[in-house]
Amino acid sequence: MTAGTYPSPEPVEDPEALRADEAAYRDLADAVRELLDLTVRTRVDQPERAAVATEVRALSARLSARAQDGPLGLETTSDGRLRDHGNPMVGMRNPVAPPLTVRQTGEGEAAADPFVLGAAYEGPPGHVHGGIIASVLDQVLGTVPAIVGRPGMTAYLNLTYRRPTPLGQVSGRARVAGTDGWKTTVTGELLDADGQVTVEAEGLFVVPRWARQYLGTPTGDAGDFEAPAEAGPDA
Ligand SMILES: CCCCCCCC/C=C\CCCCCCCC(=O)SCCNC(=O)CCNC(=O)[C@H](O)C(C)(C)COP(=O)(O)OP(=O)(O)OC[C@H]1O[C@@H](n2cnc3c(N)ncnc32)[C@H](O)[C@@H]1OP(=O)(O)O
Repeated sequence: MTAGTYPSPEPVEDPEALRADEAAYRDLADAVRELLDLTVRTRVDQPERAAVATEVRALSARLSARAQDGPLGLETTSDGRLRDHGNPMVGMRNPVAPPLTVRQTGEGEAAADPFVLGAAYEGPPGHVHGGIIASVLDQVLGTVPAIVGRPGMTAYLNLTYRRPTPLGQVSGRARVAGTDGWKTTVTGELLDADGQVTVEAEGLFVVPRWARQYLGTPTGDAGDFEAPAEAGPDA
């Protein structure tokens, strides 16, 4: 286990039960995401907003009846599958996540399927906040080192905002630009609904020294972290 990686407190042996359990988490996050969007956009009158706030607090109290104190970390299921459910970009339990679905699209390549950034992600009027774009691209680019077996932390992420990104449907893509020991350089882009590149990115992802000893441990579907044959300098 790496730091921040914990066995699930609720191991699920039965795949059917696991699917149902995850679907219920996803549905809750979807519902809260809708609430979040409407909280930004609502024009109902003040007493109605106050009444809704009271109801929402009551719902929070129900969820707090059983909640863990800290963050989720990287849980694994009993079959070793990673569950980064809290991640603010892809996490299935996180209503802040748009959410992104990042898939491997080829050798050393990944893409985020088209997804929608609405009113809650607005920066310049009608357009996506630049910091949100950075988060999206960090996630899309950061997936690439993981799929090539070197899951790393972001050492730097350089962005070039070519044109404003309208709110609405966007997508992303990334690929390996170079590798050097435990370091992977990745380039990528954010695209608007017309498929036009709005932002270009280059990032360096480094397997931290503390994590290198764990890379021989397969950890499941977020990338097979088997140590590559030509292991890095400190292997
Ligand atoms: C990896 C853990 C495994 C867990 C499983 C993960 C599953 C992942 C699955 C799916 C991925 C999804 C995607 C996620 C996306 C989001 C990612 C984030 O948000 S990460 C949070 C933000 N980033 C930080 O907080 C980093 C803070 N910085 C650090 O912790 C260190 O500085 C770190 C790890 C980057 C390097 O530290 P050192 O102590 O391990 O190693 P040193 O020796 O300092 O650097 C190693 C090499 O990298 C170069 N380097 C480091 N930083 C550099 C920089 N900024 N520019 C250029 N080179 C740099 C150095 O010069 C050195 O190069 P030379 O080996 O000598 O050739």
